[in-house]
Amino acid sequence: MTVAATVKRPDPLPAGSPLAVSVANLDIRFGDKDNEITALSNVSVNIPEGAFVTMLGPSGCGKSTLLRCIADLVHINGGSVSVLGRSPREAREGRDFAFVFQDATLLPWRSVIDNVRLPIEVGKHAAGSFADPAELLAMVGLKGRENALPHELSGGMRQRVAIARALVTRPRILLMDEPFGALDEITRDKLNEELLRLWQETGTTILFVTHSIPEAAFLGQHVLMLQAHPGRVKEFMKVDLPYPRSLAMRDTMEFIQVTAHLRALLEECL
Ligand SMILES: Nc1ncnc2c1ncn2[C@@H]1O[C@H](COP(=O)(O)OP(=O)(O)OP(=O)(O)O)[C@@H](O)[C@H]1O
Repeated sequence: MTVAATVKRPDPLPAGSPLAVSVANLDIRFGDKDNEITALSNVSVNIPEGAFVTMLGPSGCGKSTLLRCIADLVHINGGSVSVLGRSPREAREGRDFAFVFQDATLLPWRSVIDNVRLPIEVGKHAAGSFADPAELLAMVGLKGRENALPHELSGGMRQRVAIARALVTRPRILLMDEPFGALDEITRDKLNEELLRLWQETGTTILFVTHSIPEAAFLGQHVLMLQAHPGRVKEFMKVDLPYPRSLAMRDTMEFIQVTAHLRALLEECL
């Protein structure tokens, strides 16, 4: 993934930045009265526009549920979620966000470029979209593979296509649910570095769910740590490491200290 120029962003984001996402006292329950699961209880968090926030927590603590609430995919039982000052539904209709899942879910009969073009074809908001999806494919390192079919690509390449497809309508927020969880470690590392470059290039707000402590620390300006039963906020921790970040940074004492702190927090959540 090569990006021509990087936008210098303030680090950390100044207090009082406009909010991309504001969650207040959020309660989410699943099931019926006799068999009810409280997935999230009294969750509050503010995510400034342009931020990169990673989410960590034990299995079942509600990370995906929180992303899905923001994406208007889950009914809210209590509290509120605001996305760029609007309801999740309005934000979805306005294509303010895009979702990237662990599985790239590409249409197997469409070429790479036609998969990337899909949101423009089905949406009503083509005006702000990338005029040339090939430009986006070049940004994610897939120049020359425009006409390939998904089955001709590796898992990492398919995930790059999914990221390009998510970005083609220039959403202001990217919601990513373990997007690299199924990839080998080397590919994952490379995509981590490339995602950071893409973030700096586009200024998109990113919320990124992961099970990997190093991934959460490497990517995020903040880590939102959730604990389970019921799902609630353990800590919204600022990651005190400068950008741009390179993979070599993970060998520094500062990085090791951050991951050790996150590991201790995670152990408290279990
Ligand atoms: N559609 C649903 N119906 C019923 N229960 C659900 C539903 N979605 C999530 N849950 C429950 O809500 C809780 C939180 O699930 P969620 O998938 O958000 O956790 P998670 O932190 O993303 O888990 P993991 O790390 O394992 O992916 C779990 O107990 C789960 O079983």
